[in-house]
Amino acid sequence: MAGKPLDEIGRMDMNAAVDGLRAQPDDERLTQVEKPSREAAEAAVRTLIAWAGDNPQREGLIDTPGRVVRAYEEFFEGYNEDPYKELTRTFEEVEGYNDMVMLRDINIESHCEHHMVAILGKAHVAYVPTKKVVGISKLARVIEIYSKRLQTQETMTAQIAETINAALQPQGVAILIEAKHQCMTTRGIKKPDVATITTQFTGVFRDDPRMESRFMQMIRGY
Ligand SMILES: Nc1nc2c(ncn2[C@@H]2O[C@H](COP(=O)(O)OP(=O)(O)OP(=O)(O)O)[C@@H](O)[C@H]2O)c(=O)[nH]1
Ligand SMILES: [Zn+2]
Repeated sequence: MAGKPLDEIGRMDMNAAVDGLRAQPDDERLTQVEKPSREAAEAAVRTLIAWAGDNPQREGLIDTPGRVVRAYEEFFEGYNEDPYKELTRTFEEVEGYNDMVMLRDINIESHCEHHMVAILGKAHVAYVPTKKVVGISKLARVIEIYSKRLQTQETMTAQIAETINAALQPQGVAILIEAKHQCMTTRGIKKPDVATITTQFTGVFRDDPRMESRFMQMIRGY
């Protein structure tokens, strides 16, 4: 391969000064890592390009590390946000409503923590309020924050249910995520049609089979 040797192109320096935002303390595992500098992140992308077999210095690729690092800021912006904060503004004056509130077909774009490739799918989430009702967009925001991290589908599902449950203390929370993992569809076992489905139920959805089946039925279109 033409051009400079790899170690002149750039070395990953994990001890580089912290640059930018740190993870929020909603998960203590995240705060244990210092963020490398943007330069170190770009150098790592050059390493991966060379590992793929191409020349990071050729014209078409010269700006790619910067683009990839900016794309990572979007893919993983959930590390900079606190999902609990989204649920602090609640309304207590919803008169006479005592049934499930459901958001169906929320798009999910996440990345699997094993291969760092896309997980694409949909989430359906419902809760039965006690007193506190939250702005409906805030539920989608919680899902967005957890999905814009490196995830397993099970962890993401549990985190979303747990956060809504803890913040709103509702009668129950139900969540179902159906998603395709590109690590299974485009590589490895290569099963393009497989959807992975995860669910988590708390409170009335866990204890009352009729609530669980109403939730499942409403997902399919009541
Ligand atoms: N439980 C779970 N597994 C996942 C998720 N995303 C990816 N995986 C799996 O993580 C596993 C990682 O297995 P390894 O054997 O360590 O990695 P690998 O050699 O790349 O595995 P293959 O994908 O089978 O080629 C694979 O079985 C993936 O399908 C997820 O959200 N939840
Ligand atoms: Zn994977």
